[in-house]
Amino acid sequence: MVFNMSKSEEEEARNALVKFYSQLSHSNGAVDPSIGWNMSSDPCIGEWEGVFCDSKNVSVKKIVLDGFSLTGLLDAASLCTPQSLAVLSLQENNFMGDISEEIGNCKQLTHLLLSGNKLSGILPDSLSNLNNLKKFEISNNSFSGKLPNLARISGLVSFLADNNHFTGPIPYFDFSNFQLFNVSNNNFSGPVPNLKGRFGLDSISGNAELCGEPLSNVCPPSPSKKKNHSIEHILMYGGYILIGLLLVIFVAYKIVAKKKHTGEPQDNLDIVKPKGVSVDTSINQPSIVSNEHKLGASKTEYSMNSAESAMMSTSMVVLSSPVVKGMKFEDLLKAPAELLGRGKHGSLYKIVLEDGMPLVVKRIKDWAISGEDFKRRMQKIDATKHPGVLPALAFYSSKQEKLVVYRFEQNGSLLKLLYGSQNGVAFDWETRLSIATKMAEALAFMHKELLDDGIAHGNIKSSNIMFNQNMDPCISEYGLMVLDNQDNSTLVNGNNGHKTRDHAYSTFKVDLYGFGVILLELLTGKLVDNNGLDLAKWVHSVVSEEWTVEVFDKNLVKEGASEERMVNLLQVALKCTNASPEARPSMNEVASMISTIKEEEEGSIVSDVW
Ligand SMILES: Nc1ncnc2c1ncn2[C@@H]1O[C@H](COP(=O)(O)OP(=O)(O)OP(=O)(O)O)[C@@H](O)[C@H]1O
Repeated sequence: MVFNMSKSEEEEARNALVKFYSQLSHSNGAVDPSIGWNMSSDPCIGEWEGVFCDSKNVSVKKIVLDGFSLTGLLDAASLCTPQSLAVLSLQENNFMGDISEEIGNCKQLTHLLLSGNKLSGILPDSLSNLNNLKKFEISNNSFSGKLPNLARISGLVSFLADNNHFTGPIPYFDFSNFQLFNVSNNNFSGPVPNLKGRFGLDSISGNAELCGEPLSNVCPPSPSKKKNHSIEHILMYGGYILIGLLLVIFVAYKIVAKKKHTGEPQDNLDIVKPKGVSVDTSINQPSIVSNEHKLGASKTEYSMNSAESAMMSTSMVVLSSPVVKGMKFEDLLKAPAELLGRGKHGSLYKIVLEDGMPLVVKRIKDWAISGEDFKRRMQKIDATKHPGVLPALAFYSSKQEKLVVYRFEQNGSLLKLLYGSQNGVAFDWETRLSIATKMAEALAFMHKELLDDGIAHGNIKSSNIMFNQNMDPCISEYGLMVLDNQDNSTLVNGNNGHKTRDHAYSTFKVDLYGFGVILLELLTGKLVDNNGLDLAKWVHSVVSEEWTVEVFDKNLVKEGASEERMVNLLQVALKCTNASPEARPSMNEVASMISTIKEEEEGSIVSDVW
């Protein structure tokens, strides 16, 4: 994330770059002083060769030192200190050693071009966190080992890694958007990915252990299938044995209980029948004993008795995430909980598990959805993974309430960041555009995948955009809000009383509205009121008076952000917040409009160099 740099940060960035350069030598001997990289000048104003800055000459955007005959280590820790760096091009030099984990600090990197050096070692996993990366080129080096999961970088369009010593499988890139791809002359193995007809055999040749179409090598049958099969059998028979045992224990228990309490009403026994949540007695509900209503108290605790505990562990569903592998519902209930907020439809608690892991639990009350439908819904959402969407880790359902567990994101929400900007900690145009682009892509993906199931987000707003540990934005609480008629008529004009299908459709259009409001917040630096109407109304009225420029955040104007691109983004926001839901575009259209604006922005940066 690029916040406007303070003086000390500028100094730190300059120190780091000088350090990086001082460790190098020219092929003719020491570093070349004429290149101008020294502490007595400024990288942006002092004409450091190969360094390019933003339009205000404040932050370093590009370092291009191709063919400078430089020898030495690629000190990523120093190079990535100016976190604004978008282009790093050190091709055709004599850089040695490996790329260290710190390359992951170069969050804004769009171009990492290192072909034609003497680099070696295994690529660090942190490379796969460079979500802005478009071009990654490392041909003609001596890298080895398996590639990190580069396929998760959705915007990657160029990957050149030919003439190295890589092993293992080729990642499953989405080749439909790729412009350049070459991994020839390595030691890759396993099946050839579907190149979507975009690249020929020459892009994969020289890897003797690759197999499958279009190569003549046929892939051997996968042993994992066989293994899975036997695991399935073990699980199945294990399950039968377990059920049998439970039945025996249950029958024995009933016989003993009957003997002990002859004459006691049968109802009491029903309470401990393992019917889970379907038994509608108060003892089957997770009682969250809260003292939040007490003056000044912000802590809450969950409590339960042993019968509840037994039933809850069976009704808790832990999803596929390895983060909470083996977590039991009791672990949640035991943990002290702190109320983080209470919205119209539920409350959010922070809890800390015994091993110190912080989680949040969303508690939704009185949601008229059956346990089965809720389960199906949560599983559908879980199966639709996107790096820009915070996955649920587990969920629980009873008649009165639903609980959903997420990772605790300590870097806070977009709302907090916007508040921060009002307190003087501004964040720049490029960062805001990048947040808008990533959120639009994530939401468009979710809408596309979940359209048929009618599962929209339902409550898109800046407090539901969280920043993960890499400061990448991600949408939280996807699909936890099904609008009631009142919400619907507030946000979706003219759509009262429509039937279920229309209702689902409207929820998608409500997401568009919510997303449009977020764009307005990013552009104006102003916050919406609770129902999100005022900001949109205000912007629409100012624009209709042809005072468009007046709406923009003064910090963006001061920074010299492109007015043309801000106006373009404002047009998108206005389309999304159109009072008529039918007139709002689809999320897919929005994502492509914003991506065009982002490309224009990047084009303006890169065109300074090439
Ligand atoms: N996974 C998370 N980690 C850390 N903080 C979170 C997480 N999810 C939400 N929060 C923050 O906790 C606070 C309370 O969240 P909550 O969802 O109750 O608020 P809300 O978004 O205003 O309400 P609602 O979503 O019910 O309309 C918000 O400031 C939100 O940004």
